[in-house]
Amino acid sequence: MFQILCCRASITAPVRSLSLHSNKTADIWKLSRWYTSPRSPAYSSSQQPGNAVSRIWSLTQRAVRQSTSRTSKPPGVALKFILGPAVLTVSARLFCHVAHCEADVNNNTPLEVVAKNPAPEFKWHILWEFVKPQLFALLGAVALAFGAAILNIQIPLMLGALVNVVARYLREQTGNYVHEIRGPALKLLVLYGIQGLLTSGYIVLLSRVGERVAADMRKTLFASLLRQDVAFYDANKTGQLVNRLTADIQEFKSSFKLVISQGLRSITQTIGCFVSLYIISPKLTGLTVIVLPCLVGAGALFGSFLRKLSRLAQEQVAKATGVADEALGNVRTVKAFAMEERELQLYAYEVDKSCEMNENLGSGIAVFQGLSNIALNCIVLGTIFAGGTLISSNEMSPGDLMSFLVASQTVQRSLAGISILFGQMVRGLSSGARVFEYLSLVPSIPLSGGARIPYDSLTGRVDFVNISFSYPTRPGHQILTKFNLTLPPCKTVAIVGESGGGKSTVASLMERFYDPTSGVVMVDGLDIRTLDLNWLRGKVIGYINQEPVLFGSSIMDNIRFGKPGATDAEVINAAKQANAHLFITSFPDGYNTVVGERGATLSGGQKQRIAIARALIKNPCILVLDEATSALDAESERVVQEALDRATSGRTVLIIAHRLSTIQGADLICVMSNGRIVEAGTHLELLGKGGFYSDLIRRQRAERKK
Ligand SMILES: Nc1ncnc2c1ncn2[C@@H]1O[C@H](COP(=O)(O)OP(=O)(O)OP(=O)(O)O)[C@@H](O)[C@H]1O
Repeated sequence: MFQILCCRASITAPVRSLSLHSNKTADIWKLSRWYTSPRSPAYSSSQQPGNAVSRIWSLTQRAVRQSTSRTSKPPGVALKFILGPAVLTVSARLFCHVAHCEADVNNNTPLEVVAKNPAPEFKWHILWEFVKPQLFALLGAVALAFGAAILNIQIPLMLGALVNVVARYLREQTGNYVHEIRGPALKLLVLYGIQGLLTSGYIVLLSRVGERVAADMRKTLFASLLRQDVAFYDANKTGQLVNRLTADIQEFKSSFKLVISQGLRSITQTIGCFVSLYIISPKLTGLTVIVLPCLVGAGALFGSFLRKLSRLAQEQVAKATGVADEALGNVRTVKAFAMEERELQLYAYEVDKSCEMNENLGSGIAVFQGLSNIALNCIVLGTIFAGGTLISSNEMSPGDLMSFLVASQTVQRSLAGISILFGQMVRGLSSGARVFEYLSLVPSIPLSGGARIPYDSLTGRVDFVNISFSYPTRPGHQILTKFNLTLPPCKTVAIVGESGGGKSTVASLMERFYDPTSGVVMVDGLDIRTLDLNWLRGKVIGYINQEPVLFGSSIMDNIRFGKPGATDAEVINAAKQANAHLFITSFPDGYNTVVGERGATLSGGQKQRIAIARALIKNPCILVLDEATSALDAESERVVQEALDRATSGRTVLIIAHRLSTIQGADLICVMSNGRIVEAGTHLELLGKGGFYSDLIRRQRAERKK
């Protein structure tokens, strides 16, 4: 709708600037100046420069948000630099309303997606599920928008009647002007009032429907994304997924609203006003029918060129933002290598390029605007000229000409609106299709359903039987081949071995992040594929990995993440078991200390101990420690190891270890190479064998000495 508002502003501007001084035509012109006063609240705002600027500003912000979310960049960083170009970009969209939509469609589709996947299909039945709960409000909005459009067709005719009264009075100077004008003027006023009410009404209803549909979509999509298995996240970039939740739904919502309000309005008005034009003057209508399509065609060509420029400029801005994002996101590395100057140069190069492209775009817009102003002025001039000729031969009244002018401008606006609408509709459909694609995606590993073993009878024995496995993203690359291993209840088994040998993969299979290609993982003799995954992950297995990820909330909340209903006392108890209580209580805010994004305000050892507390609070029967201490320095390792020793007693434990010093007390140590266990035994047994394990120990000692 904003495009239309501005479109109207650009059409009425030349009308105001014309000055004609001939006889009846001059009278008409004076009245046409008066006509340009606001007709409805929706239109009036566009005519005030302040409002137009604020609309452009809000669109700019939207464009900035979209641009930043598409590239997954922090808006704060991007805002400063995108702002200028975005104004131009938005301006281009505002003024190139007759352009084809192709360029924009591409613009809204992440390039990787286009390259890899065929475009997803738009599924109308899914849309219907979201729209159904809002059906009454939607029908109400459609009815009100339709009513407003019908009134918009009536207004030119009413204006014509009004002009006829004024023109007659100017010509004849007889009768009571106020008395004669009062009737049509009051009718027009009432019409304006009703139209204003209808317009406000449908905007309110439509924005309610749009927002609710979008909110429902966001919640459903987020739930669907959370349900997907880990393989899905291996194959899809998080940025793209977030993009679907934000930019795609935003785009779909805008299109949805625009298509209903603008579509209905533009089509009704175009048809209605064409009928009015024909009734007023078939001759003038014939002229308009010849001229308008030529202008619209020329505008479409120029517009598509400008859109292309705009898209390239937007991509360049995103590129510049990407450089800034990477530098600021890795600021420690940049500083550590004293690369500030180089990063600045890289950024300046990209910004200068985007500045140049946006300047070109600005010049293009300027030329386009200038030409379209001339064209539109000429249309008005031509209409008045031809109409004046018809008036002088008494084939038309001044009021008819006034009605014709207003109705023809309504047609122009509506046609422009329809052309925007097609572009917006295609964008909306492809955004919607991208959202729906993941809504209907069924995870290959269902989160719920399946058996639960009563806690009292759960022993915690785990068996890997004849497991072969390759990751779904690399099906040809076999990671585990006929892998067999048993974790006896309440015993600690460690897996060591060369990097890339498949140790962490074993832990992932146990968590059922993936299913084996063949073979079976069993808990207490039951295939884990038959067990309830929520129960298995939530209650049975505790998982601690090398880089614990904390949420940006309080320490209390982070530990409670392991058991959502846990009391404060349970949280504190888990923290004590994890050797974390002392350092937590030394913070001024204690357990309420907010740990910053991904736990940035804590040391590695502190984060790890909170992660241990988070795993322990659910009192898991089986514990998986995937290199839990390998990222720590010696002192942190000692404290964390103490916590782990305490945490592992009485549980079945699988330790994936790099540092062999931490697993010497394990009941069984397995050495893995190329997806198989090549050696197994206790520390002393393996040392005695003098095989892979003792070789590893020797190598690690030698490395430490260096
Ligand atoms: N998500 C994944 N998708 C595809 N391949 C993967 C994935 N994760 C790991 N791999 C590959 O699987 C192989 C085994 O990886 P894994 O992480 O299990 O080894 P690792 O023994 O734990 O190594 P490290 O000691 O270095 O952590 C490697 O070749 C790795 O590139």
